[in-house]
Amino acid sequence: MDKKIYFFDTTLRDGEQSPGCSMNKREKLLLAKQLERLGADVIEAGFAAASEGDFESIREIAGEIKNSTVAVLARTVKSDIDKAYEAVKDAKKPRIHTFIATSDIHMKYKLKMTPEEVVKRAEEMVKYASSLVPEVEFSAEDATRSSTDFLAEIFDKVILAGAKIINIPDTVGYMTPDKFYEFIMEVREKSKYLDTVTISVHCHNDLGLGVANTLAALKAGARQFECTINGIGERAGNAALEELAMILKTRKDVYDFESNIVTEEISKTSNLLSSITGVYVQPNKAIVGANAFAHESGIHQHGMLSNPETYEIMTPESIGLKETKMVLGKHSGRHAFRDKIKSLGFDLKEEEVNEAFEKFKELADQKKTIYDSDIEVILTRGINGEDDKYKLKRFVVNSGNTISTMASVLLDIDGKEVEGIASAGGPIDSAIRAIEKCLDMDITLEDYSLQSITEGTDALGYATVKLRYGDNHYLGRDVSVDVVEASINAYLDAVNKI
Ligand SMILES: CC(=O)SCCNC(=O)CCNC(=O)[C@H](O)C(C)(C)COP(=O)(O)OP(=O)(O)OC[C@H]1O[C@@H](n2cnc3c(N)ncnc32)[C@H](O)[C@@H]1OP(=O)(O)O
Ligand SMILES: CC(C)C(=O)C(=O)O
Repeated sequence: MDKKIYFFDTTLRDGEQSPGCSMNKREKLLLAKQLERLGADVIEAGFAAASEGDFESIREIAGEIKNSTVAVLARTVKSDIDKAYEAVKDAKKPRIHTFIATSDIHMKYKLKMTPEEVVKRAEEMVKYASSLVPEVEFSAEDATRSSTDFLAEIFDKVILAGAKIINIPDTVGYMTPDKFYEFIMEVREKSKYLDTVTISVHCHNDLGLGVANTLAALKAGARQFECTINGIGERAGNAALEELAMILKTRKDVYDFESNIVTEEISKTSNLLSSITGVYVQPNKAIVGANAFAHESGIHQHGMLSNPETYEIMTPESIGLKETKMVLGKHSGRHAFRDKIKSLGFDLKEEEVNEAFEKFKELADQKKTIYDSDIEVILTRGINGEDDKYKLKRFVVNSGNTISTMASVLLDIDGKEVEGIASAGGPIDSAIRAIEKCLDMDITLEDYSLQSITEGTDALGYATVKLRYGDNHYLGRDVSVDVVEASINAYLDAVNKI
C-alpha cells in the first residue's frame, strides 16, 4: 500500500468549533499561511454556509494558499455546496467536503430521514459537487456508530458518484484503537470500491483516544488523517496534528510512512494558534506543552547533561525549539546548577559552588520558579558574609492598617546579641530605626531603594542602601523574597563595609 500520509488540517473548521476559538478573517489567513509552511496537505478553511465572515475568510485563503489543497465543508444541501464552491473556486487545489450522518440515531432524530433518503441525498450531492470541483470528499458523520453494511452501501454509491476521498469520522470519540481497526477492515471488506479511493479518518478525543484511534486507522489502510493544531475542536477536541506528526517521525520503525509535515514548524504553529485564540495548551501537553522539553529533577538533568538521549526521545530542534529547558528548582542537583553557573559566565571554585548551591536550595524551597536573575543574585550577593561583624539574628515586624508599625531587630555584633525596637512609618522604616538603636554609630541614611528583580509575586526584592559615615559613603545591598529582610541586610552590608 501507498506509504504517503496526507495530513488534513481542520483547525480552521472543526478547531474553530471549540468554544472560545473563533477567529476573524485576518487571523484565519495568518494561520492558514503558517499551516501551509507546516506542510499540511489539506487545509479545511471553514464552513462557507455558516456565515458571511466564514465565507469571506475561505475565499481569501483559497486565493492565497498555493501548496496545500483548500477544502470547505458543506452539508449535503445544494445551497451549502453552491456557497462552498463560490468560496474555493479560485483555489489552486480546491476541495468540497460534504457530509451526512449515517447512524440510526442521527438519521432518525436529527435528520428525520430514512436510510434510503440519506443514501439518495448523499449520492446526488456528491455528484453535484463533483461537477463543480475535481476533488470531492464525502464524510459519513457518526460513522463509528453506524452499521458497516450501511456504510459500505453509501460509500460505494458516493464513490461511483465521484467522491475521491471517503472519510470515516469517529464523530463522538466512541472508538477504541482495536475496535476501530476491526471496524475499518470490516467496511473495507464489505465495500466494493472503497479501496479505489483514499480512506480518511477524523477522530475526536472524548475518551482521550483521538491520536491512538488515528494510528489504528493507519494500520487499517487509512491514508488521510484529519487533525488540528493543539488538538482543538468540538468538545474534547480532535486528534492533535503535532502528536501524529512526531509519532510518525519518532517511531518510523513502527509506522513506516512518508508525510510532508515540516516538523520544525510545529512549535511556531502551536504558539501562533494560542496567541490568536488566547487558548493556551496545558504545560504537560505532549510535544507543544511548556514542559514537553523541560527537565527539573537532578537525576534527569544529570542524565541530560551527559547525553540528551537519556531522557529525550525527540530533540527540541525537531519541533523548532532552540533548546531543551533545564528548569532549576528544588528537585535539581549540583550538575545542573554548576552548568547554569557556567552558562551565566561565573567561574567558581568547588566550595563556592557548594555554598551557592545550598543557598539556591533554600531559595527553591520558598519560590516556585527560579529564574536566571535569582541565580545571578545568589552568585553576586549570596556567597559571602560569614566574616561580617554585624549579622542579623532575628527580626519581627508588626504592621497593619489600624495599628502602628513596630519592629524588633536582634543583631549579632561580634558574637554579642544586641536588640533594638522602634516604631516608625512602615515596616522597613521601623526595622532600619531598630537597627540604628543597636548601633552606637553616627550614621546617616542617604539613600534607599527597593526593586523587584525577578518575576512573579514571589519575586526577589533587591534592596540598596547608601550610608554616610564621617566623610565617606558606603553602599550596601541584599536580596530576599522578604523585602524587610533584604532591607535590613542591605543596611548591615553597608555597616560592615564601614
Ligand atoms: C460533526 C460536525 O462537526 S458537523 C459540522 C458542524 N458545524 C457547524 O454546524 C457549524 C456551522 N453551522 C451553522 O452555521 C448552521 O448550523 C447552519 C448555517 C449550517 C445551518 O443553520 P440552520 O439552518 O439555522 O439549521 P440548524 O443548525 O439549526 O439545524 C441544522 C439543520 O441542518 C440539517 N442537517 C444537519 N446536517 C446535515 C447534513 N449533513 N446534510 C443535510 N442536512 C443536514 C438538520 O437536519 C437541520 O435541518 P432542519 O433545519 O430542516 O431541521
Ligand atoms: C464533518 C465531519 C467530518 C466531522 O466533523 C465529524 O464527524 O466530527
